[in-house]
Amino acid sequence: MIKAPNIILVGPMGAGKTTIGRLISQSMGKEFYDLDKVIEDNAGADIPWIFEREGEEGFRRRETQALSAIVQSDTGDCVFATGGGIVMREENRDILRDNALVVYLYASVAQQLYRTSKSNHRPLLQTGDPKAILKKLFEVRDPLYREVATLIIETDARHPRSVANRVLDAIRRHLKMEITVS
Ligand SMILES: Nc1ncnc2c1ncn2[C@@H]1O[C@H](COP(=O)(O)OP(=O)(O)OP(=O)(O)O)[C@@H](O)[C@H]1O
Ligand SMILES: O=C(O)C1=C[C@@H](O)[C@@H](O)[C@H](O)C1
Ligand SMILES: [Mg+2]
Repeated sequence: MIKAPNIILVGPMGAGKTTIGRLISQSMGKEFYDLDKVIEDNAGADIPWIFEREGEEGFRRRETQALSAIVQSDTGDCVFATGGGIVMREENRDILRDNALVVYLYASVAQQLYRTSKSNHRPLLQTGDPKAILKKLFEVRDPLYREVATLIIETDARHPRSVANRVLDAIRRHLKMEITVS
């Protein structure tokens, strides 16, 4: 029997990874985990606290640990949302490419800015002009998201439910194709 892969959503802050991940997991009847939340639960502290005490490097170490643990677990067949910076480490990119069906949720910088403006729990956006920070991060990270992605889904000007439906369609098409050719 073919084991269903973990589905892992990547993309910038505000792309909708948490929102869409939850919606597609419900539609597929799979468990949903948010890696940011897993990191917080493991640390017994929230992300701003981790950044303050351990710096971004400490957070990245925890992120790699959490990602390694989920792909090593036997459970499989779950949906995961990741944090926007998951692709920064080469080690993480290798893990993603080799162990999951990776969906890149694309959002323009304007949409990222709009969607992240509603909350202030993202430490990287607290250090300067959010628009300039998001633009700089996007320039570095967009090619890295593309490098690991199995599927790329555009999210601008689409309601979350419509984005989720597109993700579900693309996943079904991809899995069907894989089964047909193997
Ligand atoms: N397609 C969409 N259209 C409009 N608003 C959206 C869409 N997707 C998500 N949002 C809203 O944008 C905000 C950020 O979404 P969400 O937290 O899911 O992003 P994220 O990719 O998980 O970000 P982070 O990397 O910071 O965890 C939320 O308020 C959510 O309701
Ligand atoms: O883009 C990033 O580097 C981050 C995004 C968030 O999801 C969190 O993982 C954290 O705030 C870092
Ligand atoms: Mg999120």
